Amino acid sequence: MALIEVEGLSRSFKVRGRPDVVAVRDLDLSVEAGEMVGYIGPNGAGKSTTIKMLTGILVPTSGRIRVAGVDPSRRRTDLARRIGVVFGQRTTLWWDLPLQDSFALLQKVYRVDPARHRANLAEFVELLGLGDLLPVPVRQLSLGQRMRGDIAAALLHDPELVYLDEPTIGLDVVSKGRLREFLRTLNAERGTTLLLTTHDLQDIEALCRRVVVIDHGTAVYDGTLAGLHAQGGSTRTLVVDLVDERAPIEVPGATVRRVEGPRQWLSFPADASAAPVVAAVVAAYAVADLSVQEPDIEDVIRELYSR
Ligand SMILES: Nc1ncnc2c1ncn2[C@@H]1O[C@H](COP(=O)(O)OP(=O)(O)OP(=O)(O)O)[C@@H](O)[C@H]1O
Repeated sequence: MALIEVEGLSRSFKVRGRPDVVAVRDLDLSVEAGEMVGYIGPNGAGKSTTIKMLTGILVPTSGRIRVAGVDPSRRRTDLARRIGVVFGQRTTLWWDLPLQDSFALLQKVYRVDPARHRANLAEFVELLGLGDLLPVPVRQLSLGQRMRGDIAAALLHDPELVYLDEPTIGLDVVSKGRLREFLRTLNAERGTTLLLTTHDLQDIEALCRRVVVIDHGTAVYDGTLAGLHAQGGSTRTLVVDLVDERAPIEVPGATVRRVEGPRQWLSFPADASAAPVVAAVVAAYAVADLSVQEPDIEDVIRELYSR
């Protein structure tokens, strides 16, 4: 049996003076143990509502959910011992307490075996670089430090399934990289199942072989990221700063979209390598600088619909 099984799931909200808002509509989803799935969609698509139903905080209007074989809203407390939740935008740590006190409290809350707690804590402190931060009150931590603390907190009770809602939001490139590396290790070494919502396509690229796109509460795509790019025909952009102003340059495999002084923007398929395009530009023109821009999730989804 799959770890997450959702069939015909719907949830609407009553709003005064307006028709009901249908946040999730007839959603089917099945996730096997050990998968890392990216759950993406535009703002208001229904991602948070789905995750709240999966954790049991919200009761569905209709449909069926099983997480680890149980109905989350009926068995919320039991399930809490088996899942972890990380919200990028808010902390589950105690704001005024040193980080280490939050960890100690969580051991009591989840009644984690003390030896197991010590072993997990030692491992996460090491992998997430939390050593110096343990005595620091959470409110004094930077966003990236707090995020690492939150991730450790969500994992101390050995959950087999972890929901991560925008875990890299607001982090710098180095912190994002470290966090992705940590999540990859967690999945590879412990087999922890991860369901990740994000607006950062690079999170998906680094972590998720499978992407589920939700829009208006319904899954509109379920497959690989490469497949999503191919289906949406999405493009990456090569920004070229030429030494001189020129008419649009000619480069095999790429198309000039915009010219502004010596700068030109070329688009090429997102699933193709940038290397041959860069090589062709450099071989034929005098170039001062180059950079590649990735499409963002909203672009990819927009392109999925414009087909
Ligand atoms: N408690 C509520 N009452 C009324 N409407 C709600 C409530 N919660 C969510 N909604 C509506 O349901 C829809 C889906 O919201 P949800 O928060 O699940 O989207 P999301 O995909 O998580 O969006 P974002 O990426 O912006 O976080 C939105 O139209 C939202 O306004």
